[in-house]
Amino acid sequence: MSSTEEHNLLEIDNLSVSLRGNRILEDINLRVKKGHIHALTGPNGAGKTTLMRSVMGGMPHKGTIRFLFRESTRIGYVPQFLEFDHSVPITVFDFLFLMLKKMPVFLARRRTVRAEVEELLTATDCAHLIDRSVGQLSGGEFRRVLLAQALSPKPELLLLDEPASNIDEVGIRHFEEMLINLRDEHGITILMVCHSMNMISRVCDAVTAVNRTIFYDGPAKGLNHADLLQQYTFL
Ligand SMILES: Nc1ncnc2c1ncn2[C@@H]1O[C@H](COP(=O)(O)OP(=O)(O)OP(=O)(O)O)[C@@H](O)[C@H]1O
Repeated sequence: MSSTEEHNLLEIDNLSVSLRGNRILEDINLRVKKGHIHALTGPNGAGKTTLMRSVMGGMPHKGTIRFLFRESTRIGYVPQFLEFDHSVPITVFDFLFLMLKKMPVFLARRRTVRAEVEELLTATDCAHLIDRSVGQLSGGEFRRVLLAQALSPKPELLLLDEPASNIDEVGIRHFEEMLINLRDEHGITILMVCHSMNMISRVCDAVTAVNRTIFYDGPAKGLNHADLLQQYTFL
């Protein structure tokens, strides 16, 4: 865990979400501490993405969601899926340029922006992809590029929805180091949906398990995986 002050960055009280008459989330009370990597886990269809979307402000809900940001007000987000037309002839540099500057590439000083883009890609361990065509990236490579995009401007809270889902075992270890680096060196608090109990044990400070309601909320260290997984089927 980082040495940053441990105040709550996000406080959720009595959150409930209904979609098309179905209660997806009920009575969710959650605290995410600044400087933590906090995992959200639970079975498929449990409401994790719905909870992330609620935090992003994109979901009608009951209850309160409070951000206690002290440095910036920015939230970075990398979704679980992103529809992208792979036939569009655009490089990673141009893609990030458009996302970050929101102006045509030919209008800006490319050299200055290139250094900025390189720095972001370095933070997500994929600077070598800068001149590659986005359409030719693998799923895992594309996620790293999306993560780089979510880091500018620097967010106080980073929301990641299953960030490691397309990454191979070696890549996962790099990815975990990158998350720890974002927390410890950049002071970014991370709330991420994660199905891997091993990854949660290795990198997370806290974990909340959800299946419509919360059935575990506590430290990631010492978590009994078998007990937790057993509860998946009983809810
Ligand atoms: N727009 C919607 N309208 C109606 N039902 C929805 C909508 N979005 C999600 N749901 C339903 O809400 C439930 C929770 O979905 P959600 O995507 O939040 O689960 P999840 O925990 O992220 O699942 P997974 O681990 O499979 O990604 C599912 O039963 C899903 O079908």
